[in-house]
Amino acid sequence: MFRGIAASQGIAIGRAHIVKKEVEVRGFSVENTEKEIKRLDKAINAAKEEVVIIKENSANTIGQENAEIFEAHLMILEDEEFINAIKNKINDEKINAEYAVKLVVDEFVQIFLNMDNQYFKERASDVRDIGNRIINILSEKSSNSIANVREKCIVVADDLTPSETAQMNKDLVLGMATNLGGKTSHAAIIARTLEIPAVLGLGHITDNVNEGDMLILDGNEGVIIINPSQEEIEKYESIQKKMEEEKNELLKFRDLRIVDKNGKRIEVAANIGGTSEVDIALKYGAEGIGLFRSEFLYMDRDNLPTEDEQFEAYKYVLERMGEKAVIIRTLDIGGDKNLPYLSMEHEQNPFLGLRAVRLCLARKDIFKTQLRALLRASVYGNLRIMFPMISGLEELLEAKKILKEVEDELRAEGIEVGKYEVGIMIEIPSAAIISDILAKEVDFFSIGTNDLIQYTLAVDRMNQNVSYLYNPSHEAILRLIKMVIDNAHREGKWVGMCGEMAADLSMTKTLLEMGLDEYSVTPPMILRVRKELNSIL
Ligand SMILES: C=C(OP(=O)(O)O)C(=O)O
Ligand SMILES: [Mg+2]
Repeated sequence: MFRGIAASQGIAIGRAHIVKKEVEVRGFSVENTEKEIKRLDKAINAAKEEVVIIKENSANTIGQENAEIFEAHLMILEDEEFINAIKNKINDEKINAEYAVKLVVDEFVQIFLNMDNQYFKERASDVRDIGNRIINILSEKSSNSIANVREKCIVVADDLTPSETAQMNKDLVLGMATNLGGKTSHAAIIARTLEIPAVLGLGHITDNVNEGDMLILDGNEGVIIINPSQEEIEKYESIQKKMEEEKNELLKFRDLRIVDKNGKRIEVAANIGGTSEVDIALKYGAEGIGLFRSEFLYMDRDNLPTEDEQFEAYKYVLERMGEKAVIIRTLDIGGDKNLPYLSMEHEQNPFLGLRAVRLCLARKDIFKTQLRALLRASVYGNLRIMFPMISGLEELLEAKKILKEVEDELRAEGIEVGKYEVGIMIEIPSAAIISDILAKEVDFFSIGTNDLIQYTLAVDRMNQNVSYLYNPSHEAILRLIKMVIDNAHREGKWVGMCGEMAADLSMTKTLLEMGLDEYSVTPPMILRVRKELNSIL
């Protein structure tokens, strides 16, 4: 049994197909370097044409946004530093084009892998992918053995590039297992989008599996079993069957809308961490985005995202969701979420420290950039801006003041600002207790139980030793939630919940009876919550 990263949910049972992608490249010296450079130019053009076609085709299978990955491939093919490095190798070392490509790609890959940055580490596979494509064209071999899969199999590989994953035939590739790769690698993102179960980062799986071995791949737990017993196969077949039945059964709730006995619509929305999750949210019938954790746009990189980068991301989500509401939470960094490039002082109690809106009020430059991007995007959909970690009225008023300033600045610049709502997370007990006062200043509340529970019960949400005390149904928590809902309703404001408690099916009924207006959960939980609500009402 091997353990790796559970990168895409589901169970696959089938024969291993080992994909070896190392293209063997022979190096030899050449006299006519000009001829090699011409061959190289031709191959690069042909590679570009291939990538454009893959990009267009994959837009239909993996969605426009994920297909943009191939835009990055085109950029590499147009990168002068990369291409000149290959040409210089041909000229200086008088070697054949294939070999020069291999040497330069190896150098670039090494540079990326040595970087102390997950994003660049994961880009190494993009460069390798492009290198193999050029070499295959130069040596007139058909590219990518993965596209040649003819039978149902579980693909086992050292690493899978984005284009290989996107070219996978979902009917034949039952699952994927790789030595390398992380949860945020493009291969993982695409596997999740295509719903191909995947276990990545297994270390040495390719050394331990032989072509044709029987495998069980458990994408829920991140486990691979090689040549399992009949008993194990039966156990996993029954899990697989159950998951399939459950999924099919749940689909009938996709378009169902829940209305309570008073005629009030109860919405089930999605929590997302990035733009690529919007399509999955829609697929599972999200009635809106109840929480977009914008801090993920700031992570896995070396510098702050620019106003334009953020604007593009927010605009994309708003446009994709159409008329449906999109709650974008402003930067919630600090606590356990760090930005290595923001040199923040070491704190004894980071969860009680300079995090979220406190940090934004201290670093107005960062805050204003995000608010500008949000307001510029507001004309593209139904935007709701939400401030995290509000503890008192002053903080809320200060955040709103800055928002107003930004809006005035934009208007003075002649930039259009659309309609939008403003709300706050209720995740600190003090905010819950004065929710009657705060309700007058906002359009909505969203209860963040993940933090509300830890702060109310003094239980670190990440500490195993006290996890037995982390109890969503503690009477103190229930009273706070009820108080928040009542106070908001008294002011005619609505209340959602985006903490994990919203996805706890044992609490669905209690929350409904308290008058909760919206449940926001991870996309795969949407239909389960809706089914539960339907069975109650
Ligand atoms: C939704 C919440 O925010 P996060 O989990 O990102 O802290 C919460 O605290 O409940
Ligand atoms: Mg929180």
